[in-house]
Amino acid sequence: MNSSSPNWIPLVGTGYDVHQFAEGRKLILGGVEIPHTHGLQGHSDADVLCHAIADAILGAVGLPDIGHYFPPGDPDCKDISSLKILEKAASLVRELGGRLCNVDSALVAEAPKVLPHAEAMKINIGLALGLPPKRVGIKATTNETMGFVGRGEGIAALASASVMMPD
Ligand SMILES: Nc1ccn([C@@H]2O[C@H](COP(=O)(O)O)[C@@H](O)[C@H]2O)c(=O)n1
Ligand SMILES: C[C@@]1(CO)OP(=O)(O)OP(=O)(O)OC[C@H]1O
Repeated sequence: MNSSSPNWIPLVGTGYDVHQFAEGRKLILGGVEIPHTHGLQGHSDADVLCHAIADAILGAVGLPDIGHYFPPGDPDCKDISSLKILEKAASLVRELGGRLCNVDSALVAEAPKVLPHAEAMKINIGLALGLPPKRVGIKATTNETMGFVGRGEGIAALASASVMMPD
């Protein structure tokens, strides 16, 4: 092995977030405004998908979660686009000398149908992260009427991220 080139190691991270539905709010998922009766409650734009993906990226490289960089209730975070949070997570990976490889995610929502908006979300998320849309996975499922998601009280999101880092 060439001693001047770093030993690259593959890392993975996971993220989870949930937001409650609220009246009078826009529903923003993956930076896309989706027509629906309710939006999600939050201090930011409450983009639960972007929050889960950001935490997956931060977790992969061993950094603290998004609340560390965007403190809950911070006036600077009021109504911010969560695509900004993704941009920050990606820039932190780059500062550490790492390379984001892909992200994958699953939305759990009884309604609305989100898959028709998945391509637009992939483009937004990819632009924020510096990834092509094919490296951004978005899936969706209902919770088969069970639990808080099943009762239509909110939306949950799970995400994973893979990063190559110099050892
Ligand atoms: N909010 C959602 C939930 C589901 N989908 C799509 O429907 C398919 C079937 O979902 P089940 O929970 O009934 O298995 C799922 O695979 C998604 O394609 C959706 O778009 N939005
Ligand atoms: C990004 C932040 C900033 O207030 O957004 P919120 O909309 O409060 O969302 P949440 O996922 O509850 O916590 C993360 C916060 O740090």
